[in-house]
Amino acid sequence: MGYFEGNELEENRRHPDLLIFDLSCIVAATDNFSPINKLGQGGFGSVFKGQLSNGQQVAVKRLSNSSRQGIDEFKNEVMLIAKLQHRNLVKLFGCCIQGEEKMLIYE
Ligand SMILES: Nc1ncnc2c1ncn2[C@@H]1O[C@H](COP(=O)(O)OP(=O)(O)OP(=O)(O)O)[C@@H](O)[C@H]1O
Repeated sequence: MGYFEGNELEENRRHPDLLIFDLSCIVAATDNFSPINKLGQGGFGSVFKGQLSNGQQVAVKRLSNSSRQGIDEFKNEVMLIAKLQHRNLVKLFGCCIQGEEKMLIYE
C-alpha cells in the first residue's frame, strides 16, 4: 500500500474493485511472461495474456524497463483508467507494483 497514500488512498477506496496483485500471482498467470502469451506491444511495454488461479482471463500490461514512464505516470494511468469504466472499454482489474516491476491488469 506504500505507493497509494493520502488522496490516492482515498481514490482507491472509491474503487474497491481495483486490486493490488502480487507479482508471484502475475508470474504464475503469465507463465513467467512467456513469449507464447504475448498479445502485443504498446508504447508502455509488452502485453501478456494470463489466467489467474481462479480461472479469470486477464491481459497484463508490463512497463518495460526502457520505458521513460516513471512511478508517477504509472499511478496516473491506474487512477485515470479506474475512473474511465465504460461498457466499451476494457475493465481495469488492478495493478502490481513490486521492485522494478509495474503492471496494469485488464480484462
Ligand atoms: N486488454 C487486452 N486484451 C487483449 N489484448 C490486448 C489488451 N490490451 C492490449 N492488448 C494487445 O496489446 C497491444 C498493445 O496494447 P497497448 O494498450 O499497450 O498499446 P497501444 O494502446 O497501442 O499503445 P500505447 O501504449 O502507446 O498507447 C494491443 O494492440 C493489443 O494487441
